[in-house]
Amino acid sequence: MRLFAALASFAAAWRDYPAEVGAVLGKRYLVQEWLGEGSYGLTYKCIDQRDGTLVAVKQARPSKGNEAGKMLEREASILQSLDHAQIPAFHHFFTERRSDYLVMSYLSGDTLEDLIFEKGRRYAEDDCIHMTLQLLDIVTYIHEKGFVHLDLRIPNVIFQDERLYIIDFGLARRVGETLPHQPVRRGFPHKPSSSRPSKDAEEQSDLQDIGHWMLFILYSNYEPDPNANGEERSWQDELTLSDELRAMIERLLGIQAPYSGSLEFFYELKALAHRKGVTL
Ligand SMILES: Nc1ncnc2c1ncn2[C@@H]1O[C@H](COP(=O)(O)OP(=O)(O)OP(=O)(O)O)[C@@H](O)[C@H]1O
Repeated sequence: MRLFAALASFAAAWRDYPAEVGAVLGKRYLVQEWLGEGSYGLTYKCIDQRDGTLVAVKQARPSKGNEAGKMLEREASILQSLDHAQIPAFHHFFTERRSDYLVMSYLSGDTLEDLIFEKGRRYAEDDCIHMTLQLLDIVTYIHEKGFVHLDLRIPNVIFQDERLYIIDFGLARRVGETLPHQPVRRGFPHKPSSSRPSKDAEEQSDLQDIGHWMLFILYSNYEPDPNANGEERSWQDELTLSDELRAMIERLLGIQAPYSGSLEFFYELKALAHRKGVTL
């Protein structure tokens, strides 16, 4: 049995071996760099040889068969329904040698995960408010269009010239759509799926993710107390926050009465930014 599992995993790794730098995908996209891989896709930075633009090309993981292809098709269709300067623009969808590919605009810059964990950036409460308002500007647009992102985590937010962009719509759904299952996220801690309030795609899910997203930002500035003798404390005790922001995060996480939607939170946070003199 163990031999069979080892052979199966070897076969999957062989099928999912990424395209080499210099390869041309879809007779058009010259691979410059392999950007990384997710559960269902492999992503490359490419040059579109027709006009010289940089694009991100996401290939459905061959070892995941039809399921990965269908997920990529859905991601492509959602990107086609959205038109926002801070969301990757849909360019093209094609199939080559039984693999599906989604081509979208390439965003250079650092993910928030890289900024915090590799570059050691620290963010104070006012920075967090400023960044969350930028995020909400995009999220309220996505919600108004009738979609939810469902994967708002720090690796899926990119900063380019201090401007925030949201990537990876691989798990996004129409509001109200029934979710098949909550996949286990790889590579980064995420809240357990049991804390999700419902099995239908809804704005509350994104709001809860934003609450966790804000805590990651705020913890970048946290210095553990050297006299704490290993006692576990809640984020409310560990982080020094204004009462208003603490209450907002508690509403996002469902500890206090939740917001009716992203717009209500957006207006409340904007009012707090105004009172605190945070420049937008
Ligand atoms: N439009 C884009 N522009 C620039 N980089 C991108 C773009 N889309 C994805 N990437 C980068 O490509 C890499 C792989 O992304 P991808 O969405 O395939 O997987 P993931 O986010 O790591 O995992 P999962 O899809 O399971 O959440 C990541 O480093 C991501 O930052």
